[in-house]
Amino acid sequence: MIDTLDLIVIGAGMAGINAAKKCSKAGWSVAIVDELPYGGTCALRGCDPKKMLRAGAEAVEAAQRLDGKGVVGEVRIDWPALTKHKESFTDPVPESIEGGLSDAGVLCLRGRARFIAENRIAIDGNGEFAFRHALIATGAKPRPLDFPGAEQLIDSTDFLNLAELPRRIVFVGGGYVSFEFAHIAARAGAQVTILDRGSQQLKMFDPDLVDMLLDRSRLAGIEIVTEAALDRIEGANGKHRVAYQKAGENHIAEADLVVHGAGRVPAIDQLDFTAAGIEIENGGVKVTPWLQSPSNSRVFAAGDAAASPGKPLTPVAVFEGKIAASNMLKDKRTAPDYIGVPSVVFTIPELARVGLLEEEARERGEVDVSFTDTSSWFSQKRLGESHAGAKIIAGDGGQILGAHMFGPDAAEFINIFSLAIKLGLTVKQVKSMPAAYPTGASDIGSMF
Ligand SMILES: Cc1cc2nc3c(=O)[nH]c(=O)nc-3n(C[C@H](O)[C@H](O)[C@H](O)COP(=O)(O)OP(=O)(O)OC[C@H]3O[C@@H](n4cnc5c(N)ncnc54)[C@H](O)[C@@H]3O)c2cc1C
Ligand SMILES: NC(=O)c1ccc[n+]([C@@H]2O[C@H](COP(=O)([O-])OP(=O)(O)OC[C@H]3O[C@@H](n4cnc5c(N)ncnc54)[C@H](O)[C@@H]3O)[C@@H](O)[C@H]2O)c1
Repeated sequence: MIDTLDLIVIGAGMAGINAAKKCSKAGWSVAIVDELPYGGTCALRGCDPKKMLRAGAEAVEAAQRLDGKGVVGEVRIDWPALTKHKESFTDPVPESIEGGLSDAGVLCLRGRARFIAENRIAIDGNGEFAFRHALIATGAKPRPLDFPGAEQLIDSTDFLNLAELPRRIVFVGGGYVSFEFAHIAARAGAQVTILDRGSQQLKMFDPDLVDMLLDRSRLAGIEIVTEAALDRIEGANGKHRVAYQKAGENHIAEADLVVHGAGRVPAIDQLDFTAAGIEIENGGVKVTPWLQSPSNSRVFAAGDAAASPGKPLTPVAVFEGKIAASNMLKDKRTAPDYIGVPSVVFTIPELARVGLLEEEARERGEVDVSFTDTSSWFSQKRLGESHAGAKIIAGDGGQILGAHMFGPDAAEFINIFSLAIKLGLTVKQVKSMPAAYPTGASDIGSMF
């Protein structure tokens, strides 16, 4: 048992790490705890390992696109070797993160944490701690599904750790996880099906560009079944039969692997909020605009676990963690600014957005929308890419309100629009940007 800590952080992911370091550097006594190796979802089970695997898929895709255009010979993925490539990044992460926290003076603990009173916490294997402040940064977990056979699904973490890639893969749900993994698996030679219950997929993104992505995904060999109502999963031991209904008819998709891509929910059910008087909202930790629990003022929340207006994305977890820390340290009420946070679906090519959707912008008043099919432009022709597009939305005075892109490098140049929206730039100002030529960004001026 140690004296009362100034801050205990639950969860060593992006939100928790940033907050713990900031408060410790300011002179507070800080402990952080995680039940898993340090690093959280993004570095160990999400963004980074996914993009390491995607590098192999990009190489295959590039060779296939230029087949007959000067590139000859089959390029294929060696899955176990690609997995080692991924591990060359992920394996050193926990030690490096823990080292950085210890160097900053943070006490690093391992175990599952739960509240036992308004100002006390118990950590498996570590005893009990009293705190002046606690930050809940426990992230999210796959949404529990209750159809018969749901226990046969593997989750995104299991997928990223597969030793071998099975031949026939069904993804349940048509969101970020399914599209990104489906694009990798298809380039690795798997026969891939996405079953989504909705009529429109990836609702966070521009529907015209999502249509392009669906077309492009089918061209890559991915079968996409929309409005599929899942009944059950039968079978076992790598031989599954996924039963679903579409338009009143029964269907079966045979698979060697079925993957959960049907959403994630805040990981807070183990924390015993009743003991600490912490309220829940929309499945996450209820917070004020400045990320404090309204029912227990010692407690703050950030990242995927918080029911804040921020989307469950890494950049949001990072800045919410920092702002929660600053509000605790200075006893302030600063609300995060969520404007200009971009989001990308890392398919090949990728789909990106920042700012308002066309529908949201139109609801607010007069807007100018430029939608361009850029598939015939030099940037795509050079790569042999058949699908690309952009939609830029400007307000009455020319101020950029939203930018939506599908195509090679969309994930990189959406950041330019993020800055433009954050700084309140107009179309005229962005068009005046001199861009190196020939780069993807040099196309931006022609997208308006
Ligand atoms: C497959 C996948 C790909 C993704 N790709 C992207 C991407 O490309 N770009 C992007 O912006 N976002 C991406 N995301 C989302 C992003 O990873 C998350 O938004 C971000 O990691 C959330 O950070 P966090 O700090 O809130 O939580 P996390 O990083 O999830 O950290 C929470 C930590 O808390 C620990 N914990 C939970 N409960 C307890 C407990 N009771 N006691 C002790 N420890 C506990 C967990 O073990 C975990 O390590 C992806 C997510 C997934 C699943
Ligand atoms: N590139 C990125 O930034 C990235 C990548 C992966 C995950 N993430 C984060 O993780 C979160 C979760 O991602 P996700 O892909 O699991 O969820 P998602 O919320 O993006 O999509 C889930 C999809 O599954 C469908 N669905 C739900 N239940 C279903 C069922 N029973 N049968 C068929 N379809 C069903 C939904 O209609 C929806 O289309 C995202 O919201 C995102 O914030 C981000």
